[in-house]
Order: sequence, then structure tokens, then C-alpha cells
Amino acid sequence: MAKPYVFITMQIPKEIVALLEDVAHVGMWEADTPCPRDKLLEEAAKADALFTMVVDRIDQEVLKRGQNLKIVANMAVGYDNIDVETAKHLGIMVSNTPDVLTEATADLTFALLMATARRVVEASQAVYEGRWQSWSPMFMAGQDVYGKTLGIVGMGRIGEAVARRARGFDMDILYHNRKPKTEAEEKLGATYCSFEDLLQKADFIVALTPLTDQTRHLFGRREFELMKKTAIFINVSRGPVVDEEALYHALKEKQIWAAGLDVFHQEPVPTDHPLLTLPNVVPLPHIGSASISARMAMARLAAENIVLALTGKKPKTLISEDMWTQYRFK
Ligand SMILES: NC(=O)c1ccc[n+]([C@@H]2O[C@H](COP(=O)([O-])OP(=O)(O)OC[C@H]3O[C@@H](n4cnc5c(N)ncnc54)[C@H](O)[C@@H]3O)[C@@H](O)[C@H]2O)c1
Ligand SMILES: O=C(O)[C@H](O)CO
Repeated sequence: MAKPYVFITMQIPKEIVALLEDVAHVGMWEADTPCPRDKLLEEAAKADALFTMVVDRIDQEVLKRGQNLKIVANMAVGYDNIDVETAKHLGIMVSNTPDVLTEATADLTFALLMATARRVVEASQAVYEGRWQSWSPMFMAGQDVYGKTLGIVGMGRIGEAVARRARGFDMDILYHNRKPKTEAEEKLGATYCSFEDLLQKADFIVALTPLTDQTRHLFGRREFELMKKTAIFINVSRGPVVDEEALYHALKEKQIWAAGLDVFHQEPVPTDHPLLTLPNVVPLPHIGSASISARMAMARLAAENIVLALTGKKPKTLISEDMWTQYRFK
């Protein structure tokens, strides 16, 4: 029987490609920039499996081209770049990479929180630019982290991992989720709150929900108005969870104190974006999970999911059980 064909939409380490080559012919877009749309469509038409990234738009057009497509294995835990409903309808499996990036992403969330509160990037820039003229009482003074109140919106795997870190800083932990998680409350000493209460009480508001129809623009004008003047907003989920215009307005008008942003509506964020003109914004280039070991584990897990699918077995981390029950080639 002919070997199946796998297409990888961006350059990944050779040892991961080798895992796939054990069971398939492998094609790869050998660059660190997104695979062009035409090429993606052409490859989808030939592929038994697609190894995809968050930057690939896997919509109806791509999925319908994939007459032989068995699985789309996203190298990310989030999968808002994939038209899951169409995939389900066509019986194509979709997998993601949960857990293996949880701690790395929580580390980065906390790093961003600390950097924003204590103005780490702004202060470092002052050193480079010769603006450090003397120690002085209020020079680069920021906000405390220790003992403050943290509000987590989206208490999932990463939210819980952030809460564990916050305990070491003796923070009060509030959270808002679709439904309360009593086991997390006991384990982490976290308190469930309505969204409005959390916005009003927290010193740090951390967005860690997936991007869905319900979370798009979850943070808008009204939400920023409810926050404290000293509040710090951190977004490590997805850019569209925030109305960026409303955030800009809130920061500019000093309705809130600062924001740390790993994700944006448009990525890469244009260098002339209004948010980048503000000194109280710490922007990062979507590096939440970017530790070497987490990225390797994500790539390996995505590859393992493909190998399992191509050998007739159930992939380890399908985004939902019905992906398997509705799989068209089972
Ligand atoms: N910046 C990065 O590099 C990076 C890295 C990893 C994950 N992420 C993002 O973080 C998200 C969370 O990852 P995770 O592994 O913790 O996922 P998860 O599914 O374990 O957690 C998400 C939580 O959000 C909650 N939620 C969903 N809709 C909600 C709503 N409307 N209101 C309140 N809570 C809601 C869910 O109930 C769940 O508890 C991913 O979907 C991804 O978008 C970003
Ligand atoms: O969803 C994810 O996993 C991130 O955005 C990339 O690590």
C-alpha cells in the first residue's frame, strides 16, 4: 500500500519530521513564515494529514480540498484557527497540544505580570537610552505584586498553573469561569466571582480563555471602566478576546494602569499600532509557550497524533471525543 502523505505548514525540528517519515512521505513549508494560501490549498488536496500552526487558517475551503484528509494536528492548545464544525461535519479529526505547554505558558504569564507591574522593559530602555541620571525616590516606581489580588478569567489548565505561582506571592486569588471549579478552590485557595466583581476587585486581571463566539471582545469599554485605576491587564489568550480600541482608550485616559499583551488582533502587530505608542504597555510576540522543551513537546505530540491517525488508531489529544466517533475513515 502506498505510504500516506503529511504536509507540515512551517519548519519544525528534523527529529520530529523523522517521526513522521517512519509512516509517511513528508512535505514541509521550509520557512519560519506562514505557508502561502495557494500552497496550503494545493497541499491540502494531496494530504492525508496536515501538521498546522496557529497562524494557518484551516477553513472550509482547505478542509473541503482534503478528500483524503484524516487529521489536522494543530501545534497549539488553542484551535480557533480551525473551522471545527466543518471538520466534524466532514469527519476529519482535529487534535491540539494541551498540558505539555501549560507550565511554560504560566511562567510567561507571570513574567509578563511582573514586568508590567515593575516597569521592567521601560526601565531597561531608560538604561540603554541614558535616561538613568540618578537613583531618585520615585524613578520607575511601579505596582506591588506580593500580597495583591489576582483575577483569573478562564480558570483552565493554564489559569490553575498561574494561580499556583500566585500562591507563592501570597496573592488573593479570584477567578471567573463558565462554571465554578470547587476542586480548584480547595487546592488553590481561589474564590469564584462574577465577571463584574472580579473586574472591580482585582489588582491584576489575567485573560486565559480560549477565543470563542462568547469570548470575542469579552474585554471592552465597560469592562475597563469597571477596573481599578491601578489595575494591570494581562492577555495571554488570543488578541480578539480584547477590544483593542477600548484598551487603548483605557490606558491613554489612565482608567487602568498598564497592560501586558502576548497576543494581538493582527499578528505580527503592526509597529505603528496605537498600543505600541504607550509606555505602560509591555508587548510580546506571542511567545507564551516558547520554552525550548515546551515547543519540542508540542511538536512531538502533534506528530504522535498524526502517526496514530495514519496507523488507524485514536490520536492522544483530539479536541473532543466526537472527533473519533464521527471520523470518516474508521
Ligand atoms: N499566548 C500563548 O502563547 C498561549 C499559549 C497557550 C495557550 N494560549 C491560549 O490560552 C487558552 C487557554 O489554554 P488552556 O490550556 O488553559 O485551556 P483550558 O481549556 O484548560 O482553559 C480555558 C478555560 O476558559 C474557560 N472559559 C471558556 N469560555 C469562557 C468564558 N466565556 N468565560 C469565562 N471562562 C471561560 C473554560 O471553562 C476553561 O476553564 C488557549 O485556548 C489559547 O487560546 C495562549
Ligand atoms: O494556543 C497555543 O498553544 C498558543 O497560542 C501557541 O502556543
